[in-house]
Amino acid sequence: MNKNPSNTMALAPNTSNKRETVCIFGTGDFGRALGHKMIQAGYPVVYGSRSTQISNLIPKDAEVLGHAEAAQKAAIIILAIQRQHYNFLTPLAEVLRGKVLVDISNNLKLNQYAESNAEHLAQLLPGSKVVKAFNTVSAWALQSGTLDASRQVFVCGDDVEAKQMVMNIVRALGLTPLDKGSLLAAQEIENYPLQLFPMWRFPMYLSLGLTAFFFFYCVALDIIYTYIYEKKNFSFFIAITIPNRVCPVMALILLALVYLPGIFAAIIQLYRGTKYGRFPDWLDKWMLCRKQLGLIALAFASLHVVLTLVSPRRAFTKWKTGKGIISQVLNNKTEPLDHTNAWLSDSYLALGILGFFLFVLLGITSLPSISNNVNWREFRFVQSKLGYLALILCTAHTLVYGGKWFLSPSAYKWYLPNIYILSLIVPCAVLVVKFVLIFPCIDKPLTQIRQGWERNPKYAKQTNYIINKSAV
Ligand SMILES: NC(=O)C1=CN([C@@H]2O[C@H](COP(=O)(O)OP(=O)(O)OC[C@H]3O[C@@H](n4cnc5c(N)ncnc54)[C@H](OP(=O)(O)O)[C@@H]3O)[C@@H](O)[C@H]2O)C=CC1
Ligand SMILES: [Fe+3]
Repeated sequence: MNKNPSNTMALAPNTSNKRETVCIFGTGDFGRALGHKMIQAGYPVVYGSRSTQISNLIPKDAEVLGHAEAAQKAAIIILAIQRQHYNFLTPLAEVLRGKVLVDISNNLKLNQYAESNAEHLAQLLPGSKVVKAFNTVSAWALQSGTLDASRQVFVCGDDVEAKQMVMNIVRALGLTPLDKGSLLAAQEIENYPLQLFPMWRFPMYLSLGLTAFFFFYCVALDIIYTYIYEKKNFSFFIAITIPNRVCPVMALILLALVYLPGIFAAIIQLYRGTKYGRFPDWLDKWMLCRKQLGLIALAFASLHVVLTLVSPRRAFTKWKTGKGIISQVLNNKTEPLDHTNAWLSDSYLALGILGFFLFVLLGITSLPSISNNVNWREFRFVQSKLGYLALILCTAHTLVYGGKWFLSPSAYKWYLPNIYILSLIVPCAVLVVKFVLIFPCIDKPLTQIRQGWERNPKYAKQTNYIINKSAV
């Protein structure tokens, strides 16, 4: 029921060039910043405030009125007020009936209240149409115009028309709305600004943990062991030699970890005989942060490249080369070129360069500006086919580099294998399962499952899919 006829008029689509008036409750930091931006975009702005005195901080073209008066002037009311003050809106329920209320509020803690702020508002004012938006944009960024990092505005709400009106405003302000669905999504949107790089957390902790492990592993085997058994002090290895072992190892393992969850997923789908079942939580989370794992792997690979390129400038390298020349001079013997060695060293460098090139290509195509411009088949081709090729090349690079002494006793100290041997376990396992098991043997049934051909009668019943036994 709409008691206020002007509401219906204001809610009708605006076909003229003139923008409709927007009301903002609250003249605090966010209210002022948003009002400022709206006036720039051509919206008449009217503030609803407890005090109608105009301070010089308020945008000068805006009007400031009491809450009820201000609300009557607009179909959309943006609440730039903290949730704990929402109770003052209850007496205004009649004025706000049928209007679009935009909840922009954030909390101080994750899941601070049982229901999201927007749902709380909708319960307080059931006659209004609540839309959640703008909470991920900062007042400072709005005012200073430095919105490069966060142009995206998450929007959700139960009323499609109201949501559309808010999304139009978002677009008019030069921002990009992202429809997150019904008001049920508000909790997630409210938690978003409280999380620091949510998708990066697991990949970051994992890489930090693995890096620390491999670093101390190398310190123990390359510095402490040599010091104890050979009485040689190689402590300067900490600066470049060891990082240049840890970085390629990390790049290789993390790249393999990007493809490992896909293998688990394939095994689970094959085992269940359907794709209509949820993956376990850990696998779901792992699948979601593959891009971040890949980007961290790329960072390690880039560091490995730089650390390798500085090698000729190192005193240790110069000393080793000089020592070789002097020993040849002293023995009056010129060593012939070892062709096997020449082949090996050129091959591992070539494999490394190619692998790194593909790695960079994977990184570039994962950037939103690029991935938005390719269709999903192209994206899958690059991320899956070229990704596996990069993994093969990088694994081959490590194998050719270290393979010749993997079997020699010098690769094992204190019965522990060399770090390169360790680094090959996961990538080799991924490649073997993928190319020996999945690819030649079970790719066909797997593809059929992924296209919705049911092999499991239980799920087939649920999803109304026809079991096509003859095809499997
Ligand atoms: N600041 C930011 O960068 C961002 C803020 N937000 C959200 O925006 C909302 C406002 O934040 P911000 O502007 O920084 O906060 P401020 O404290 O600067 O402003 C809040 C405003 O709310 C009004 N208000 C305060 N108490 C009451 C009350 N008891 N009854 C009615 N109105 C009251 C006041 O307006 P008046 O005096 O005019 O009545 C006050 O200026 C918060 O929910 C916040 O989470 C969201 C994203 C970013
Ligand atoms: Fe290398």
